[in-house]
Amino acid sequence: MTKIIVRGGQRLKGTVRVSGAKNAVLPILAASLLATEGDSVIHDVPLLDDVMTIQKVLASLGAQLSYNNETMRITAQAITSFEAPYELIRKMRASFLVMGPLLGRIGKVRISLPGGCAIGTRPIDQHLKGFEAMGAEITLGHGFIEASAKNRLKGAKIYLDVASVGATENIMMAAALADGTTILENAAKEPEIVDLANYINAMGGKVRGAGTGVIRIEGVDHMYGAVHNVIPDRVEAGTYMIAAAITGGDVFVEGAIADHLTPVISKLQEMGVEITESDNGIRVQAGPVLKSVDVKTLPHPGFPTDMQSQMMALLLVSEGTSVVTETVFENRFMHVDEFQKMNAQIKVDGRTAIVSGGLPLTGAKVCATDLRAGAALICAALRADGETEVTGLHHVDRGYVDITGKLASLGADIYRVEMEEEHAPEASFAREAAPAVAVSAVVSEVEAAVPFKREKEVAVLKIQPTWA
Ligand SMILES: CC(=O)N[C@H]1[C@@H](OP(=O)(O)OP(=O)(O)OC[C@H]2O[C@@H](n3ccc(=O)[nH]c3=O)[C@H](O)[C@@H]2O)O[C@H](CO)[C@@H](O)[C@@H]1O
Ligand SMILES: C=C(OP(=O)(O)O)C(=O)O
Repeated sequence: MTKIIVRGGQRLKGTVRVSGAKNAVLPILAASLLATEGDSVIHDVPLLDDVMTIQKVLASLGAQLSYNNETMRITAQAITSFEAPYELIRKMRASFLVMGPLLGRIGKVRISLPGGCAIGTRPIDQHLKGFEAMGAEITLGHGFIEASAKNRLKGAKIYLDVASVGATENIMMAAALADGTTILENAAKEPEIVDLANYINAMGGKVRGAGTGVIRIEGVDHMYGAVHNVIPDRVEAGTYMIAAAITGGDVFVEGAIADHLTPVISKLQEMGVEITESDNGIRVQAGPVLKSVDVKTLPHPGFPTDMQSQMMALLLVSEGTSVVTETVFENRFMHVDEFQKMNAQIKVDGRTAIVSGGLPLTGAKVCATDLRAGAALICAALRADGETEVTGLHHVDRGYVDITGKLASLGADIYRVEMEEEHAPEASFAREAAPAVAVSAVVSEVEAAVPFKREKEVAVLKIQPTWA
């Protein structure tokens, strides 16, 4: 069984570099499908399982991709399939983001209902509502969605009932190649939406207002490949800020953008953590005593749900009682049972958790129930007495580049144990402190799994838009 072993008690010190944002790079790679000419070159692409998954999805649709040294090159001139493979879509919710670009570009798509972290029911009604408003016909059955547009999608006025990140992204991408202007109201405002809009605009698209509640997308006839740098991962940055604070450490989180982390910074300051913002990162200095605070998750610019479990780990070691309210997902307290194995006292009532802080955490065998829960358990383990063994690492590998290597470089007593028998093809590559050679090994493994269509073949198989 693959596991991370942590012996708590080390005070973290030093500098940790933040990787490119998972939640920005996934829609950006999906948006590359919109380019009918030219290559896209995306820099700061983190080596994550989710990135490998979207890479396979794009390759299965006809895109040609190569990855080296955190740069992904994508050619999507020929789309050769409109069907996204079930095996890939079920693994990761963000793979559903190919629906918008495919509908916008070729007017046809067949895709299974998406998978992803088990943190709630996670419907996709708002995505579909947007596509239908733009003229797509949608049918659902046997776990699949089929959508087609007889004519090019038409710009529309769309009001989202919930400010969904994924729906905002999917609709933005579909609308980029639509006929006319789409006005998206109650849009999500996350920094990843802005990053996607910047990339779409660099590709020749016309998106205005990203980062506000109303986004205007003027459809264009053609889009082309573009060069883009992905924003730093604010959730990864926030996780290292918590890791620093929970150990009473002094850590510079290099690359972290303070504007993207305002609610996390504010809560840490309320707890008594010293935060110094600078142009190239954030310094976190913490003393041994922290004050309890209440936390309520909300869409951006509120406190991010993706930081809720890590913040709960920190509240466990602060003085007093804290109330954590999760308003974004209805089932995102699965980490509570695991924390309790480490001597935590938490009571959950619906979407509220009452955290009694100040009790000593003790090492235990725990399992990551989702991506951020895994990171939170590692944070708690850094402070706990004795040894903690964290399993369920396939979740953590979806979203953190070399978490053990990065924490070890800050002085944590942490290592990863890879067991031979669990090495399924997709999880087999050496992720921790992967040298350049391992990166190319990963890429060739992906290429072997998804053979690229060569140019000649592409010319034969190329799918024309439904209205061509
Ligand atoms: C790859 C990615 O970027 N993932 C992030 C994205 O997920 P994701 O895009 O899936 O999250 P959404 O913003 O869509 O979900 C927010 C809420 O809206 C609801 N909803 C969503 C769509 C829909 O059609 N109908 C509906 O009711 C969801 O059930 C949830 O309660 O934003 C979440 C909220 O910040 C983050 O936790 C995820 O890390
Ligand atoms: C919930 C997350 O990811 P996803 O939406 O891909 O499941 C996350 O990044 O914390």
